[in-house]
This record gives sequence, C-alpha cells and structure tokens, in this order.
Amino acid sequence: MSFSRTLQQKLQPIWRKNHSHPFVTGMGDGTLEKEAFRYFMIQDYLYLKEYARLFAMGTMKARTLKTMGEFVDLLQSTLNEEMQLHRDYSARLDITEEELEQAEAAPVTLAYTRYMLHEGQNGGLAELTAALLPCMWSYAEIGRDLSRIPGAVEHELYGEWIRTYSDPDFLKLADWCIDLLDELSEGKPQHELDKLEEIFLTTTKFEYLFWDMAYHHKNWPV
Ligand SMILES: Cc1ncc(CN)c(N)n1
Repeated sequence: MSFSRTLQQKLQPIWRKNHSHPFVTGMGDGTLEKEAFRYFMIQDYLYLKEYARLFAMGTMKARTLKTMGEFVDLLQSTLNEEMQLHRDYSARLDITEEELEQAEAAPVTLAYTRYMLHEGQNGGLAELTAALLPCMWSYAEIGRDLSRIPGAVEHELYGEWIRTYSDPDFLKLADWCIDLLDELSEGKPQHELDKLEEIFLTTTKFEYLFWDMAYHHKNWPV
C-alpha cells in the first residue's frame, strides 16, 4: 500500500470521528443548526485565505514546472472556486462583505493555519504536502459520502456545499495531492517518514477540532 494510504489506514479511528462529527452528519441529514453553519463559513473563509498561501509556498518549493503548475491550479481553485462558494453562501446567510473581511480568526482557526504554515515554511515540499493533505482528502471523502445520502445534494442550504466537495474536479485535486506525497516520500529514511506521519496526524486532528469549533461556536473566551 502506498505511504499516504498507509497513513490514512493507520488513522482510521480519528478519520471516522471526523466523518461522524455531528456537524458533518447534520449537513447530511439537514439537521445542522444554521447558526453553526454560518459561523463555520466565516471561520472557513479565514482558514482558506491562509491555506491558499500553502499552495503559493508549494509553487516556490516545487522542483519541476509540472508540479509548479499543479500548485498554481490548486491556488486558483481555492481562491476563485472554493472561496467563491463561501462568498455565495454569505449572501444567503446574511454575512456582509465587511463582516467576512474583518472577522477575527478563532483560536482553532489560528492554531491550525499557523501550524500548517510553520511546517510548510520550515520543511521541504514533502512536509508541506503532508500538512495540507488531510484537508483536501477528508473533504473529498466527506463530500462523496454525504452525496450518497438520499436527498442530501438537493438540500436547500447544505446541498450546494455537498455538491462542491463531491465534484469530480475536487476529487481530482485531492488525488493529485495523495500521489504527490507518495512520490515525495519514496526512499526517505524512517525518521523523515515519522515526521511526515506526525504532521499528517496533527492536521487530521485539527480537522476534527475545526468541525467541533464550528458546531459549538467556540471563540475566544475574552
Ligand atoms: C478546515 C477545512 N479543511 C479542509 C477544507 C477543504 N479545502 C476546508 N475548506 N476547510
């Protein structure tokens, strides 16, 4: 089994918890509280703004023109397609442009994005890819699983979210990241593979914290 898939298999208990978080299942059956989704959208917009920088960093660290081009595609798709979803939802959720632009990152959003940027900046392309992969991969799987629930893609509020993340184009981008980590990890010594695993594990756990933060509207206590 490839390195990425071995990691994902090893982390199945956490991976399953992400998939079965009430925020995720609530989008699937339509029971998620609209206020939690609204809060998620704002925090996720801030998250994506920082996440996109990882793709810019990836472009700089890539060795080949082909890989540079793929990172540019990921950057483009995040800024102009994925974040467009958030801008479109803002209109429906009464989030003004000002509120979106001026929102403050909650502790989990800040910690998650700073962690990824730190690993991306201080490590090589493999560390950067290990940091961003759980994000792409888990959303592609969640989108796919939710889209299989009868009626979920037609839901008046959550349907658009599910359609976006179950789109074959999003899956293709996630697959490219999986293959890239496999390629970059090939022939690495064990201590470097252990570091990649640690990064992958940490961002997988941050994914759980992000759902949980949104579900409970967690923000700074003071
Ligand atoms: C927190 C989080 N993780 C992943 C994704 C999918 N790019 C996202 N939009 N937000």
